[in-house]
Amino acid sequence: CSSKYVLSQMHPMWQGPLAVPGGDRQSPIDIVVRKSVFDSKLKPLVTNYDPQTCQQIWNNGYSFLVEYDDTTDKSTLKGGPLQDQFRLCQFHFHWGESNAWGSEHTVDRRLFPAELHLVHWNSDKYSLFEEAVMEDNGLAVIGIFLKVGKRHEGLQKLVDALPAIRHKDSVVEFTRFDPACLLPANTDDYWTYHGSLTTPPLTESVSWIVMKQHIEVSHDQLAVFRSLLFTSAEEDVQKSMVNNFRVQQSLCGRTVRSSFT
Ligand SMILES: NS(=O)(=O)c1nc2c(F)c(F)c(F)c(F)c2s1
Ligand SMILES: [Zn+2]
Repeated sequence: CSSKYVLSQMHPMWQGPLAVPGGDRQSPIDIVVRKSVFDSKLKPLVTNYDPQTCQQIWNNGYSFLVEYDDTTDKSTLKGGPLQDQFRLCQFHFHWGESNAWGSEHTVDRRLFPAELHLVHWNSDKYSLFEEAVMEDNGLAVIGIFLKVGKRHEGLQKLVDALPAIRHKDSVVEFTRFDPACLLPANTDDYWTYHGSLTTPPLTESVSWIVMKQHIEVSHDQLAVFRSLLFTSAEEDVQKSMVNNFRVQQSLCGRTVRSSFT
């Protein structure tokens, strides 16, 4: 997807506006399990990712993004709560300076050390990510919690590429990475709600799909995430890229639906 989507230069903790003025469907949120509503009409997710569409990995000063060629319908998401077909454009993570916190969403206030976001846009209705990002049914983001445990073999190729993009705006070629290897074994159980991007421009265009089952990565793999920097090579004060999550937002009466009882 186009990486020219320029983000406003906000503090990495984007402590900026707690919510977009008039924003009543902001993300992230705490998922209160006993208040979520089972919806039997929610289908299993259908992902079809082609590793050949993987293009590059870069540090955008907020996270690191693995970007996919989204000029054709080669890597897609459909099913779940979605009516249309969505194209994968990138995935990225949010994490803490310690394993005690780092995720954006929480489940009954439970924090995870990190959270993976797979970002897709509605290619049935729009022709570019930049268009879809402004529309209320434009994006679908799969959120997957990370826990510290055994080493994630599939993640290691990505971890090994991170030292090459330590600084903001650094980019390296990154090919043949299959994001399906980052999905948990069970993708049928998820929560879903209408929300927003969690980084500027915070647009309220996201159908969030948060997986119930987490994936495991090793302590050492997560430590390499923390070796990244928010700052570019030119800046004289280097800041570790940690705690790149947004503060939680109010539900404003929204319902979180679950695909499982
Ligand atoms: N954390 S997030 O909500 O998944 C998320 N934020 C952003 C964002 F701010 C962007 F500018 C952008 F181009 C994205 F593709 C995403 S995707
Ligand atoms: Zn994100």
